[in-house]
Amino acid sequence: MTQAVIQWIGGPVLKARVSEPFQIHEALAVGEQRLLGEVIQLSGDLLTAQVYEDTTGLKPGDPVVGSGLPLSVALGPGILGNIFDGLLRPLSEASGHWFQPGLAAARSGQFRFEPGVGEGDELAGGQVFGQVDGPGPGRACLVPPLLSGRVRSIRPAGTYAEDEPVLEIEDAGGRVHRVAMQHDWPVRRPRPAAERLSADAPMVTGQRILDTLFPVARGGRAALPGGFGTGKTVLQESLAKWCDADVIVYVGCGERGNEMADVLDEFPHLEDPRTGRPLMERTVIIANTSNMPVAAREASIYTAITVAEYFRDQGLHVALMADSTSRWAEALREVSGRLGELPGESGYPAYLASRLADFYERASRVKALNGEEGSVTVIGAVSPPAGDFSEPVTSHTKRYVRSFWALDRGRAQARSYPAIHPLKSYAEDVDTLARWWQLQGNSEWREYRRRLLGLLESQARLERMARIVGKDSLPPEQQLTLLAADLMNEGFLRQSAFSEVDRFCSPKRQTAMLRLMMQFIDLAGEAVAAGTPPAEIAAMPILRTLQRLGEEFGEDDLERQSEVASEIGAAFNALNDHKEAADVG
Ligand SMILES: Nc1ncnc2c1ncn2[C@@H]1O[C@H](COP(=O)(O)OP(=O)(O)OP(=O)(O)O)[C@@H](O)[C@H]1O
Repeated sequence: MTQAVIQWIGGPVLKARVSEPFQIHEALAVGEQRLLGEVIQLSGDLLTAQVYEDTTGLKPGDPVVGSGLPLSVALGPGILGNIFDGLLRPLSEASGHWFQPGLAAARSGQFRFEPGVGEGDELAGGQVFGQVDGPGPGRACLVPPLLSGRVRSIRPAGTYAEDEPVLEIEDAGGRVHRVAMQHDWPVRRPRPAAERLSADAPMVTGQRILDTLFPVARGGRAALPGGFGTGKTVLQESLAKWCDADVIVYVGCGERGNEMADVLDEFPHLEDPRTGRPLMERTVIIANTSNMPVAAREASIYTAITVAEYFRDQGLHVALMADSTSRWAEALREVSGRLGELPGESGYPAYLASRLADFYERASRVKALNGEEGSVTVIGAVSPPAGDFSEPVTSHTKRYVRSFWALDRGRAQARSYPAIHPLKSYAEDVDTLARWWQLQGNSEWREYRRRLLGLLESQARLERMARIVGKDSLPPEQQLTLLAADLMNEGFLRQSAFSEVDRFCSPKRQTAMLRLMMQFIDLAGEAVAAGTPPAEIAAMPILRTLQRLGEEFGEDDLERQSEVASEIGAAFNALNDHKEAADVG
C-alpha cells in the first residue's frame, strides 16, 4: 500500500506529499480515523484528494494510505429498497445521523441464494450465476463485468451474506476468483455493455404534456429546470410512481437538509400503483443533504448512475432522477474554489460542462453483456437561481439532454400543472418515437403534436395582439384559435398529480382524448367558416365536457369516452340546424 503525508487541508480537500506512486481516482484512507478519500489530482510529488467525511481533527503530518483501487461501490442485491449516502453506505436513521463514517461499504445483508449454474460451466462477464429471494425486481447475481472463466465450485441453495463468496471461477490463466452476490465497480467508469442501442420507444410517463408533446426515449436524457416552487418535486414523484421503468434510482443532492428529510419520510410510504406494494421495493434512494460533506455530494451522481447501470445490466429499465443537479454543481464549485482553481462562469470550474456530459452520456439503452436489453433514462432537475435559464448549469445541461421540460412560474401561479411551458420546452426524438405511437394505434401522433404546438404558438402571438386591440376585435378565426388553445391547455395539458382519476393517463387514453379535442376543433373551424360566431361555440355545453375529459373519464371509461365523439357530432349538427333555421327566418 502506498503512503503519503498530509501537507495542507482546506475543508473537504487536502494536499499530501507522496513518496510512492498513486493513481488518479484511487480510493484513500485518510488520517488515523481512515476517512474515505479519493485522489483528484497528481502533480509531481503532491497529490490532491477530496475527503468524503468530516475532516475536523485532521492535521498536517497525518498519514494518507492508498488502496490501489479506484473509488468503487459494492453492487448487489442489498441495494434495492434502501437508502444510502453518496458513496452507497447505508444511512442510519436510528443513529440520528444520516451519515455513517467508515471506509468499507458496511452492508451485511443476508440473502437466500439459488444457484443458476453448475461446476464446469463457462461464464462470461455480466452473466447471471444465481438469483436471490426477495420482493421486487433486480434479484439476479451477476458475474463481475471484467471476469470470465470456468465455474470451479458454487455453493448450494442457502442463506449467505451479500459479500460472502458463493462462486469460484477459474480464468483462462488458471487463476481462481472468489465471487460474492455483490461485486465492486468504480463509480466514475461506465459499466460495459455488449452493444449500445438507439432509441426506439418512449419511457411512458403517464403525463400528457410529456408523452404527447415532449417525450423522452427509453435510455434517453431529460432536464427538468424550474425555479423555486414550480413543481419539480411533485413531478418527479409522479414520474417515479407512474413511469414504466422497472427500477427507480432517486439521487437527492440536498437542497436544505429538511427537504431531503421530507423525501426520506415520504418515499418509504408511497404505494406502487402497479402492485399495491411499497414503491420502495423497486427504488433506491441516494441522499445527500447540504449538511453532509460536500465532496460526497459531488460523487453521488456517479454512484447513482453506476447503480442504475447495474440494474440495466440485469435486463431492467431504470429511471434515474437527480434532484437537483444545481446543488451538485455547487459542490463542484466549492471543491474547485478550495483548490484555488481559476473560476469560470458564475464561479463554476471550467470543467463543469465536461462533468455534466460525463453524467448524461451514461444514459443508455443497451444489449447487456448477458444479451438482455436494459436501459437507464436520466431525468436531471435543475434549480436555476431566480428561474434564469441562461445560467451555466441550465445552459450546459441543455447541450446534453434530448428532452427539455421547462417549468414556468406563470403556469405554476395559474395552477396549470404540470407547469411545463410548451413553448420553452422541446424533445428531439419525435421522429423516432412516432413509429412507437403508430404501433399503439396512433398514426396521427406527430401530426396532432404539430397542430397542438402550432395552436399554442398562435395563441401566444394572438394574445399579444388582443392585449392591444381587444379580443373582440380579432377576426372570428383568430378568436376560435384562442378558444381552441384554451381548450387544449385546460382539457388536455393540465393534469393534477393529486387527482385519483387523472394522475396517470395511458397512451391509449391520451390518444382518445386528443382525437376528441381535434374533432371538436375541426368542426368548430367549419362552423365558424360558415358564419357561426365564436361566442356561440364558446357557449356549447359539449365544450364543458371536453374541458373536464381528463377528470371525468378515467382509464376504465374509455368506451364511455368514445360516445363523446357522437355527442360532439350531434352538438354541431344541432348548431348548424339552428343556424340554418335562423338564416331562413
Ligand atoms: N403536477 C401537479 N399537480 C398538482 N399540483 C401540483 C403539481 N405540481 C406542483 N403542484 C403544486 O405546487 C406545489 C409546489 O410544488 P413542488 O413542491 O413540487 O415545487 P418545487 O419546484 O419542487 O419546489 P422547490 O423549489 O421548493 O423544490 C405543490 O405543493 C402542489 O400544491
